[in-house]
Amino acid sequence: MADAEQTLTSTEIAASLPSGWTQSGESITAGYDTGDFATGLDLVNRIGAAAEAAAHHPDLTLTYPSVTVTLTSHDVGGVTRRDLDLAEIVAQHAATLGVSPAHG
Ligand SMILES: C[C@H](O)[C@H](O)[C@H]1CNC2=NC(N)=NC(=O)C2=N1
Repeated sequence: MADAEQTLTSTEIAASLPSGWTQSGESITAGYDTGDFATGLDLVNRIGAAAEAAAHHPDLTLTYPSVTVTLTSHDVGGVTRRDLDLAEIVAQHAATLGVSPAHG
């Protein structure tokens, strides 16, 4: 099975989760304190572009004043390297915008 289709164990996931991300069953999630709506929308747009480039798509909740990102690989029903790779890109965009994870 290709790496991208391999579901990962909780131990493997924990070893690769960016700061502020947690595993919840078959998904990983993080909340980002954006502080205002416009910054959250900027983060959502950056995540959207990264998702299209990766052909892998998160669930996103944009509120005033936070963005919640949840990732799972629907095709295999679990967390794969695709989710961890996109989580890392999300964390980098948040850092670029000066946005911190809500926890951790
Ligand atoms: C063909 C295309 O790669 C698939 O439909 C992709 C699109 N984006 C996806 N995103 C996520 N999160 N899980 C998937 O299984 C998935 N499948």
